[in-house]
Amino acid sequence: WGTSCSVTAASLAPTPCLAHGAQPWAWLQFSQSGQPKDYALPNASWSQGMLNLYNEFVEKSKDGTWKRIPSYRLMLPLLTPEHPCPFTHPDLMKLEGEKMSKDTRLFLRSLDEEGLGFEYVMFLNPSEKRMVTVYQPGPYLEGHPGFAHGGSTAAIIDSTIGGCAIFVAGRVMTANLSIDFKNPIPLGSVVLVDGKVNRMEGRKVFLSCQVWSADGQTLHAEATALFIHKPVG
Ligand SMILES: CCCCCCCCCCCC(=O)SCCNC(=O)CCNC(=O)[C@H](O)C(C)(C)COP(=O)(O)OP(=O)(O)OC[C@H]1O[C@@H](n2cnc3c(N)ncnc32)[C@H](O)[C@@H]1OP(=O)(O)O
Repeated sequence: WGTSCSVTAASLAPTPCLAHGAQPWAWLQFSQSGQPKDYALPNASWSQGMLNLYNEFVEKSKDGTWKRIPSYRLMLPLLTPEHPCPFTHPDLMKLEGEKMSKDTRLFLRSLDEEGLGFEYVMFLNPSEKRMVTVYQPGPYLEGHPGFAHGGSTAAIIDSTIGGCAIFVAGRVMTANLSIDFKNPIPLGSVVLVDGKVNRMEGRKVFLSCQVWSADGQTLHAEATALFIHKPVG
């Protein structure tokens, strides 16, 4: 785990890794194939609009320009080309005893039932240092009646640009996130969270992000952010 985290197809592909023992990770959900459950794949709660955008980016991924980011209940920064499987990464093994309990989950993957909370899939464009998230907020994210809570919007923005910064710079933490909320996001609608790295200065990673309706007609929010590189240890 260094100051950079290069992206390869191998690092992003689901990796069979349960040979190392599923027991410590039994709190994760596993699919019938024995792989850790990848939540960034279509499920029955996804609307047609969500599927359409997903399929659009899957199509764009065929030439390697974009890459779908698998999503588990663990944080992805522990995936690297050297350790494509989160279950075998030494940092995780260390953290497992110290910080992680069987009760912890990645915030955006905290609900068991499909469609109630954050339904999303991220696509990375490494050459543009850009991450887009196709996102459908569910009914448990309500703020004003019928609309997504601003905190949930902040969370999906933070995770989108956080994920982007991680792929570009390595392990980072959010130092500052500034959001202008322009138009409320209806629950159950589909939006595109479009974030990118603008520049890097030493340990500082500066990003921006816009949240658009699926038809591109409504700007829901725009944000700027500063992430700081923090090497493990
Ligand atoms: C893909 C799947 C994804 C899946 C999803 C995964 C993505 C998850 C993303 C979630 C990310 C989070 O929510 S992270 C959780 C929320 N964030 C936190 O809890 C961070 C708490 N804050 C901290 O730990 C710390 O303050 C840090 C790490 C931000 C910085 O501390 P530090 O490492 O000691 O660095 P420090 O010397 O203070 O600052 C370094 C430089 O940055 C500047 N700096 C520091 N903070 C600020 C600031 N707020 N605004 C301006 N500038 C700042 C300093 O002036 C300095 O500049 P100069 O003097 O060098 O010029």
